[in-house]
Amino acid sequence: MVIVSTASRYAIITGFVTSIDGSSVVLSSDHSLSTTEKNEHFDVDRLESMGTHAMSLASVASFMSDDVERTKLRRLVIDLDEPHFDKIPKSMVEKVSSLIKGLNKEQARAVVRSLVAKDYALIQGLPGAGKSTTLSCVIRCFLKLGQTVLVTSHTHSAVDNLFEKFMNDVPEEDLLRIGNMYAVKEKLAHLTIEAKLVKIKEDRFHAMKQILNSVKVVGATCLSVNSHPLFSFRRFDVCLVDEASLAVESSLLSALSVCSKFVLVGDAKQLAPLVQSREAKELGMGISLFEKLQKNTTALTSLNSQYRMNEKVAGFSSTLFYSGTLVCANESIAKECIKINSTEKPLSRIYSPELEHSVVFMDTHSESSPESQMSSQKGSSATYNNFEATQINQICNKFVRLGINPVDIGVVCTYRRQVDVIRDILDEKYVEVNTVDQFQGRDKSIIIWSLVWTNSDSRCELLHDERRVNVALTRAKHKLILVGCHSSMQLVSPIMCSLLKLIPSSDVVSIDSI
Ligand SMILES: Nc1ncnc2c1ncn2[C@@H]1O[C@H](COP(=O)(O)OP(=O)(O)OP(=O)(O)O)[C@@H](O)[C@H]1O
Repeated sequence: MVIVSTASRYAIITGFVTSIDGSSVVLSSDHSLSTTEKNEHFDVDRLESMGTHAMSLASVASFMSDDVERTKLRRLVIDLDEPHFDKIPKSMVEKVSSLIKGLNKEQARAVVRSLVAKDYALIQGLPGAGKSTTLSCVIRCFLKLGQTVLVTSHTHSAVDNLFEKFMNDVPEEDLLRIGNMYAVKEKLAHLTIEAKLVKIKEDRFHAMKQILNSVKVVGATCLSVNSHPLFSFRRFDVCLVDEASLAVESSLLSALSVCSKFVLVGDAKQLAPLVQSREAKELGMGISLFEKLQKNTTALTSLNSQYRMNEKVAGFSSTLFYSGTLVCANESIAKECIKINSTEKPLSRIYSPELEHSVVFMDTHSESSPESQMSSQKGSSATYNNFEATQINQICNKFVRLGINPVDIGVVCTYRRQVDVIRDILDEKYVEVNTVDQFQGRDKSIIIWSLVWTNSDSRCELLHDERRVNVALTRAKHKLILVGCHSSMQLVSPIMCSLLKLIPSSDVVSIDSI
């Protein structure tokens, strides 16, 4: 595989060498070189692979090209030039007001700022505050104003989730989902080019060109923008990036380069881009473009009213991470609790349906149960706690006996290995067990957080990570049960210590008492 550049534009195409002789090199590529000058000098570099890193590198190289669009983009994302906004014209208000109607004030403001942005807008969505609801409205408004939209994110599932929110409100012929029919959700498979072409019997090449030229909303992962031919001949009015705080900056550059302006949606207090190299992290690769651009506060609107957690559950994250700004959208969300069928009184606080006891800690440390210690085999990926898993199984069984549907219970694990240990032990197979990272963007009525760690002498990276702690704390709608060793948690990290201070001692339930 090779990558082709000119003196002024890097990484114009990637392709394969099909033949070489003394005077020529023949390449095959799905992108055209027709936009380059005649007799231009081409540099052909060998590319070892087209994996994620190579694609990101190609994206950075192309971003450095000497053209008007990329020069403007570099001023925004490297020099951090202040973005500009227009005033909202009356004609625009008339066109979009019916679409904005169902939104709350913050959401409506975020939509309007996105529409009038000349360069970019940022939407910070606190947990459960309606990021996807807002973004899907932004997309419909742009369409109503006759603009074309590229919808992107770092994973297929994030793009699919957003598409699902608005696809029924947009004519099918205006939508294209880029990606293999089998990589995208079944519900969206009919929007891929493969599926659209199945119906066409004659001159498919012409039909494909027509589809690619006419679609108004295109959904693609940010890395696939590097390799899909559509982006070599079409630009879009706006690029919308969902979960932007999770994407490595370089992976977004190609998508931003083919659009006139962009809207990033995310939350810098939730998970950051996953960067394994410590050196790269120290050099800033773990800082997302979303977080970096927040320096320009004029670009930022924040969605603080959330529709997920009751006031007790939300209060923890609000106090620890958002200086009290994360609030419940209305009174019924604020007061909602689990509903159970029990005549048993008093019920242990673990199972209590009272709002007051929505967040409890089950302390597994016990002199009479030395088996409560975790096990660790070489590195954190193999850290688990069998005793804690057994306790969690009992908690789930009891909730189900009390009338809770198992699909409304989730077990969030600090460690990947603990997910397998709990899944093996669990009697209720419809209880979902997953890592904190897998639960981002999702919720359950009851969340049981398996903390695992019972060691106070060594460092536990995962429980030092404030963003990961925030995600774990904001998945429960009505009841959050932390299961672990209370004394170890007080020492494991400053954030866990601050968290425990918010749980009254009466809501710390000892294993010996149940
Ligand atoms: N303005 C609104 N009025 C009523 N309900 C709303 C409003 N906005 C969002 N919701 C509801 O809040 C819930 C969360 O919305 P949504 O899925 O858009 O949130 P999100 O911010 O994308 O979630 P996450 O934090 O998980 O990423 C949904 O059930 C949605 O219907």
